[in-house]
Amino acid sequence: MSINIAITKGRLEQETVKIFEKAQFDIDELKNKGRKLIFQDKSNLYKYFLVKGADAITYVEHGVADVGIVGKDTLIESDLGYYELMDLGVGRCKFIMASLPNTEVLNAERHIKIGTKYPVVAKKYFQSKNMDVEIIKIEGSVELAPLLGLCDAIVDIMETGTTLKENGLIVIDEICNISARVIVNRASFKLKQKEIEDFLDKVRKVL
Ligand SMILES: Nc1ncnc2c1ncn2[C@@H]1O[C@H](COP(=O)(O)OP(=O)(O)OP(=O)(O)O)[C@@H](O)[C@H]1O
Ligand SMILES: O=P(O)(O)OC[C@H]1O[C@H](OP(=O)(O)OP(=O)(O)O)[C@H](O)[C@@H]1O
Repeated sequence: MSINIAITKGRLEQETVKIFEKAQFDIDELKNKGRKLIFQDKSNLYKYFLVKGADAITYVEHGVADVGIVGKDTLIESDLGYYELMDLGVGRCKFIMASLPNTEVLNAERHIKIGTKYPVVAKKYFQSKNMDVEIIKIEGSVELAPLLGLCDAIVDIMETGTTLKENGLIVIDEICNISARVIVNRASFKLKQKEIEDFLDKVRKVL
């Protein structure tokens, strides 16, 4: 039986291609893909398709994909039903809380607004600090929001720290580490156990 693999497109796609190449999967078509979104491996063992991270989780949940490659950030944000079976150790970054210097956020007595692409993560984080904050959902360029006064601080991903630095923001707190994970549909893990374990073994060997 072949395995359907949902790969998060963008940064994680590039890292996944490198790993799959080392594992000697047939990914030539995926490497030179143009605008195509679905690829069949010549061996017929694997079928790959490219989607946004949150959609990769949806495809895995519904069993349309047996396996998904998704960032831990996206997994924490939409914690649903699947098995998380492997840390690929790529796509490493951190969730951080950041603001302009001299902004009181933690311990502030006033009404605090937080801009973020990750409302669930931000809410959980401030709940753990016993703080009731207003969350403002932003789709991208999150670092801009405190500069323009939309919010007091942001919860976002930091990799090199360049985006924060170039926009004059500082890290107030590190929330947790992030990396790409392999998730598996629960029913597929039973029905295609051998195929999925073979896939995981091949990947594990090259990490
Ligand atoms: N510097 C980084 N910024 C954002 N995500 C990163 C970074 N480094 C690794 N990642 C991981 O890559 C995943 C995909 O991020 P990417 O920016 O490619 O897509 P995206 O967040 O959906 O952005 P877009 O909406 O621009 O496609 C993230 O979920 C995260 O796990
Ligand atoms: O610490 P750095 O290495 O600078 O990386 C962090 C930046 O990368 C991501 O943005 P992305 O490039 O995905 O663009 P976006 O703002 O449109 O989400 C993230 O949201 C930060 O803005």
